[in-house]
Amino acid sequence: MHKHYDRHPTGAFSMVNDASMNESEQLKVLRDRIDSIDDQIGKLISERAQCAQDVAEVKKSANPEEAAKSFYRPEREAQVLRKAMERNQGPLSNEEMARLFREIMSACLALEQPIKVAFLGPEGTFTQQAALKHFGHSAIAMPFSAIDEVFREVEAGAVNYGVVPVENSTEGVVNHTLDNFMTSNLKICGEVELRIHQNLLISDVTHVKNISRIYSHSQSLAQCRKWLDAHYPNAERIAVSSNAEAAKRLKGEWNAAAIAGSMAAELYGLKVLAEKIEDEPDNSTRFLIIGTESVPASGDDKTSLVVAMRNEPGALHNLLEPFHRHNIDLTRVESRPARTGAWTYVFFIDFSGHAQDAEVSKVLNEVSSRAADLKLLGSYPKAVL
Ligand SMILES: C=C(O[C@@H]1C=C(C(=O)O)C=C[C@H]1O)C(=O)O
Repeated sequence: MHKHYDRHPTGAFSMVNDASMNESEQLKVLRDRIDSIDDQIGKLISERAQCAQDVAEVKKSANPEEAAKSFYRPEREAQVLRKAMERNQGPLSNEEMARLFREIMSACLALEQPIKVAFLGPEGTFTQQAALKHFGHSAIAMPFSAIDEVFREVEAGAVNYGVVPVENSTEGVVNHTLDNFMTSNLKICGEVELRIHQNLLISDVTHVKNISRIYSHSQSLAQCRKWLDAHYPNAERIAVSSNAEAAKRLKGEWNAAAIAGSMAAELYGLKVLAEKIEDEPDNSTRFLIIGTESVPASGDDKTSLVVAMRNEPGALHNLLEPFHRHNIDLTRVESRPARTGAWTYVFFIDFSGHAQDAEVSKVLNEVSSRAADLKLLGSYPKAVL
């Protein structure tokens, strides 16, 4: 402990590590020091916010049309967060440090114009949590009840971005999201990863000993299947449209419980009867940010494609071979049934790199010449947080 404080740049502990001072004197010295640091942090944050406002002015005069849509720059934000992590010397973890910077940027951006984000609702879903993790709490996050609606709101320009789930580590892909990409012209502008912790929630009228119905989204019920088998083998499992909806339903039901995240518990005033009940300890979900514009390279990016191959021998090999030859790291290959006769196989492919990188652009040309159809869904910064 002593050593740890000694290394700290403020040297605050060594300042008070003096036998002549009693506890309250030591605390006074440390708290005065904290007050003076806070004073400096406050001034620096204001100065930073002023700079961000000046950036907005520059953007407005250079390109008023673009600026009217949004000042938000996903690639720049990813770089700021990565720098915050690289600079970090502790004692805070890199993630904590980046989270603080995430909120500072969110507030700076909102000074000009809060960003509007549609998410798969209702309030209290994991998708809302993902939206806030990605854009910070100064964004205006608006719930929509279906993935298609989130796509439509972004297409219509009613919001700047949308957030939809795309895959879960336990339960696999969210087909509905992939299907929307086949027909939409929206671009993927970012990704968010969220550790998913499930809780068994009850209301204030629940008889804990008489729980005979458990509500949740089918994905969450599946993520907690073994736990439910062990603890509530006889309770009926009822799939509803979202975890937040499950939490909402508990009101007034004395024999029911819900499985949902802690955000839903807080929002609907529910009690956590058991926490972290997911079967896989690293249960996590990946979400995509969808928008109308392509994102320039951030220096550490991912690209997503949807490719249709002709129904012929070796089709999958022909599709993947150029990636291997150009040494490009595939992070996901997913196949989906085609919707039209011409699209016999449809593959969703994610790989490391940006469409504008020289090697990636060579691969895209080669794959495109072999494929019946190829659609670039977007290049975007890899999840930082
Ligand atoms: C200040 C800028 O605009 C926005 C605010 C940012 C910030 O606060 O650091 C970063 C990127 C943009 O979303 C910028 O483009 O640099």
